[in-house]
Amino acid sequence: MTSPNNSNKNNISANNKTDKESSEKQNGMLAGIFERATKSGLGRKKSNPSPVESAVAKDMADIHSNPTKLRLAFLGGGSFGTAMANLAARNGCDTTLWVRNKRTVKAMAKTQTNKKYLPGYKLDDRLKYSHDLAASVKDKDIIFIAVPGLAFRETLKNIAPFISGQSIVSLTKGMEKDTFAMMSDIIKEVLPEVNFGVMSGPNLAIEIMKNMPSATVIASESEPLRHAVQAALHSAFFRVFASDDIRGVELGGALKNIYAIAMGMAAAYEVGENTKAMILTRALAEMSRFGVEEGANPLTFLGLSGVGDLYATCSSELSRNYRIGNMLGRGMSIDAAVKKLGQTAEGVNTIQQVHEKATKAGIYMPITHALYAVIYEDKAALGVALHLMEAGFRSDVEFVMAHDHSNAALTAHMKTSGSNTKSKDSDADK
Ligand SMILES: NC(=O)C1=CN([C@@H]2O[C@H](COP(=O)(O)OP(=O)(O)OC[C@H]3O[C@@H](n4cnc5c(N)ncnc54)[C@H](O)[C@@H]3O)[C@@H](O)[C@H]2O)C=CC1
Ligand SMILES: O=C(CO)COP(=O)(O)O
Repeated sequence: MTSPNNSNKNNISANNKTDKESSEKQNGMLAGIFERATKSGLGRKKSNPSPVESAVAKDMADIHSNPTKLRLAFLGGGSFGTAMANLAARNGCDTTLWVRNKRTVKAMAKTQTNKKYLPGYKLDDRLKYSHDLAASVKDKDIIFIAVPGLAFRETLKNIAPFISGQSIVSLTKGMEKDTFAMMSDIIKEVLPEVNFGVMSGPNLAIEIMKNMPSATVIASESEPLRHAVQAALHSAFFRVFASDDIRGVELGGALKNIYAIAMGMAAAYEVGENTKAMILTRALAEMSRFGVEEGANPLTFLGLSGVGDLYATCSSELSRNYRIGNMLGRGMSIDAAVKKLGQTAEGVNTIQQVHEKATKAGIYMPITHALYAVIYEDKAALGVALHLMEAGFRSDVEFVMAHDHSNAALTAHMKTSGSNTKSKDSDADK
C-alpha cells in the first residue's frame, strides 16, 4: 500500500512530468510563433531603393524638423482621406486632396469643408483640392490612397502612368471583392517596383477632426517611408507609431470591421458588459489566429492596429460598421442597412471574403461564420448566438495553451449546429 507520503511524491513527480510536458509543448508552440513572426518580419527587402526612398533617407533629419519639404497627395474625398489630408496640411506639408467629382472639388475649395462626409468641420486653408488625377500625383513624394477597397485597384491602375518614384501608402481597411486580395497585394501586383506602406489604427475620422488625441500605425519595410509618414502626420493630437508587419497591420484594420458589425448587432439586443468583453476578446483570438495563417505576426494584434482599432470600432456609433450591425440587429435587411448608411462599411464585403477563405482553409472563425449565417443565410441571430455559446471547450489564448480539441472536430460541430439553427421564419423563433 502506498503511504500518503509516497502518494504525494508520486503525485509530485507525475505533476512535474505533466508540467514538463506542457512546458515543452508551450515552448514548441512559442518557437513556432516566433519563427513565423521572424519570417513575416523579414518580408521583401528592396535591393534598389526608389529615388524617393533615397532622397527621403538623405533629407530625413531635415524632414523631421521641417515636414513642409514633403509633397503629398491624398486620393479619395470621403471622411478619412479628408481628415488625413487636413492633418498633413495643418503640419505645413504641401498637400493636395484629389476628389473624383469636379463639382465637389469646387464646393470644397470654396467652403473649405467636406459638406457630405464631414459637415461642420472647417479644413485647413493651406489644403489644395483637385479632380485632375495626373496633376495630383505627379511630382509628389507620397501618395496616400483612401478610396474604398472595391475601388483600390482601379485607382492604382489610373495613377500607374504617372508613377515615377513616388511612394504609396494605403489608408484603406478593406479587401478586394472575390479575390481576397489585401491592398498591399494589389499594390505589389499593379506597381511591383513601388515603395509602399499601409496605415491603420483606431482613427474614427470625426474624432480626428475634433482634435481628440489619437494614434495610428504606419507599416512598411522602408524605414525612410515610415519616418516620412510620421513626420507628415505627427502632431500633439495624432501620434504615428511604426511597424514592419504590413500583413498584420492591414489585417487588423480589415478584420475588426467584421466584429464591429457583430458588436453593433449585440448592442441592439442590449447585451451586458460581460458579453461585450467576451465578444471583443474572442474576436481578437479569431483575428490573430487568421493573421498567423496569413503570415502576420500574432503580436501585432496586441497593438493599435489590432486591439486598438477593434476596441474603437466595437465601442462607437461613429463606426459605420457598428451602425450597420445595429441596424441588422433591429431587424433591417443588409441591403436596406447599407442604403441607409450611404457611406463605406468595408465589413459587409470582408465578412464574405473571410468566411469563404476560412472555410476553404479550415481556419476556425466561429464569430465570422455565425455573422455570415445571420446576414447571408437568413439564420435567426439568437439561435446562432446560442449555438456559439454551446460550442466545444476551447483554451483562452491558444498561443499560451493549445486547444485540446482539433479544429476539425469543432468545425464539424459548428456545421451541425449551423444546419440545426432555425431560419428567421421558423415557428421556434417567433
Ligand atoms: N472614416 C473613417 O473613420 C476611417 C476610414 N478608413 C478607411 O478609409 C477608406 C475610405 O473610407 P471613408 O473615407 O471613410 O469612406 P467614405 O464613405 O467617407 O467616402 C468614400 C469616398 O471614396 C470615393 N470613391 C468611391 N469610389 C471611388 C472610385 N472608384 N474612385 C475614386 N473615389 C471613389 C467616394 O466618392 C467618397 O469620396 C475605407 O477603406 C475605410 O475603411 C480608415 C480609417 C478611418
Ligand atoms: O476604421 C475606422 C476607425 O478606426 C472607421 O471605422 P468604420 O469604417 O466602421 O467607420
